[in-house]
Amino acid sequence: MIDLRNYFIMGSQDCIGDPVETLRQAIQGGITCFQFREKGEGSRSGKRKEELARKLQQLCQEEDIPFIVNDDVALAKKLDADGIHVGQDDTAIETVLHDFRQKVVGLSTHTVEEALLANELNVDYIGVGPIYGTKTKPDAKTPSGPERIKEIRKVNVTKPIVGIGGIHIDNAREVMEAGADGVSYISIVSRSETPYEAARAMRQAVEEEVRY
Ligand SMILES: Cc1ncc(COP(=O)(O)OP(=O)(O)O)c(N)n1
Ligand SMILES: Cc1ncsc1CCOP(=O)(O)O
Ligand SMILES: [Mg+2]
Repeated sequence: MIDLRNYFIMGSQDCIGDPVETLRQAIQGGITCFQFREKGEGSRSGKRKEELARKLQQLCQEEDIPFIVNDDVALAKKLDADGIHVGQDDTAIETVLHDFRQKVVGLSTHTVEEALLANELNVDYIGVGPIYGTKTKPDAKTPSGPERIKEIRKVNVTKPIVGIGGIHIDNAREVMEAGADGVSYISIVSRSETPYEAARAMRQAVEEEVRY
């Protein structure tokens, strides 16, 4: 079972430093899984995207961190990635589940209804968000607050949940307390001058909660 507690997501467009170095530091800081999300303004495509993906995958393999690809089914297959994450408007989840039977499959949800439907599928986890406001994803929906995770748990959704969107050191705990199994985050680490310290602080914020 994949450890979702500290789920770092990143593409080169999110980084203020070198992406490979950013991920290296994030891993040292204690992230538990990684999603390669190369999309949006300034992102790489084609061969350059694949080359970067391979370097990041290699780092993950060396450190035993699951390497999940966002959206790009063809790339995930080509690299034999550990898993794929898709949203409601991406490749149909039924197709993804069929093509990635032995892999980790994550699905984004925003509403209680979407989470209930996802709960009936063979997905490994669901992403719930955006929880808070975010500048990282321009087309993100209206933030729901951690209450959305509580609502989803109240209707007996039992799948592992990761919260996403605007999560940082001071609000990670309330996301976990709402019923999440982990937090996913981009800018708090990718836009930090010190990714190692940022990842370490996120790990501590989540672990503190887990001890209670
Ligand atoms: C863990 C996790 N949760 C949610 C998302 C968002 O996916 P999606 O809605 O498809 O948006 P994009 O990330 O593709 O822009 C995610 N990537 N990861
Ligand atoms: C990919 C994604 N999906 C919902 S919000 C979001 C962006 C999260 O980025 P950040 O952690 O920087 O707010
Ligand atoms: Mg998507």
